[in-house]
Amino acid sequence: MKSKPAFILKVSCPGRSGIVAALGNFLADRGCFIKEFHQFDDLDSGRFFSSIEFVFEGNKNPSVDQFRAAFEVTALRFDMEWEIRDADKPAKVLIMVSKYDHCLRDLLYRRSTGELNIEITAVVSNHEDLRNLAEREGVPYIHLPVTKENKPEQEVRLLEIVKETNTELVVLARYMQVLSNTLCEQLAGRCINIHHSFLPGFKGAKPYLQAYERGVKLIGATAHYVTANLDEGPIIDQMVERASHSHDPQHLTQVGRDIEAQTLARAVKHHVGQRVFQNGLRTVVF
Ligand SMILES: Nc1nc2c(c(=O)[nH]1)N[C@@H](CN(C=O)c1ccc(C(=O)N[C@@H](CCC(=O)O)C(=O)O)cc1)CN2
Repeated sequence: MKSKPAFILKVSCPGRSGIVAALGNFLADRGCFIKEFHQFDDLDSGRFFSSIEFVFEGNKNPSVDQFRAAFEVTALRFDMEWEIRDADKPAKVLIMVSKYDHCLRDLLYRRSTGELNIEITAVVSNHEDLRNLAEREGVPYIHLPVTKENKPEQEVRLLEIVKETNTELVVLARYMQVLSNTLCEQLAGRCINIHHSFLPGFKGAKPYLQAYERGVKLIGATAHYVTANLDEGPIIDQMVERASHSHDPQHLTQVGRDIEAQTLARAVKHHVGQRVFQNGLRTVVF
């Protein structure tokens, strides 16, 4: 029997008693079956966060718009920021790359297996190197070379592409150019970067060399939302791997590839699954 369409209600609001009951009652009163109900009350920031996956039971199948209209009352009562999304609808994701291919390959593969429920709207790069990789997977490739002089116009063109393709999330899959403050503001909360170190250690373009010179015994990767402050955005996910005195920077780079790809894919999966919230300079990840 064809499974009923599932929806995800994502909510954040000032924390207070009665929110969970209100959400539960709202869904129950409309014949919804709750598959997953995640919630967290951050006493420090005073904010409440919840992500709820549900289906409509019986032969009731109100449209999402009807549901949204009905939920507005509860949302206003608790001053909620909220959105409802069809859980099965692929998220529209634009991937940015430079010359390193490992994170792009991994995202393309996880999309092809269905593990990542995404539609890749385009691959945008400041180099031509990865065109074949994208095009043979049927993904449009857009070459936007960046120089100090043309960076502003190229960033305007990127925003046009994001708009034209209805892109919901931009993923920096080892894109090695620093985005301007303006672009970061335009993409706030919908741009994820993979940094090739265990932040806050070893920021910048050459973390593996820094790790080698410092002689660390663990190296890592960090997926974070992109902000104007380089490598300072709210962290979504991290992984580490052991390092040894015998690892030169090249070997550390090799060890790092796998954890970069895995960490980025996990962060993208959490984000498009409506399970990540920005909470000041931190995140809540269900
Ligand atoms: N506004 C932001 N832009 C970007 C971020 C970010 O956190 N905020 N992350 C980077 C990725 N990155 C590290 O993860 C990184 C990339 C590039 C550089 C850098 O210094 N680039 C040089 C040029 C290097 C080159 O051309 O190879 C530069 O832009 O002058 C530092 C960190 C993506 N963008």
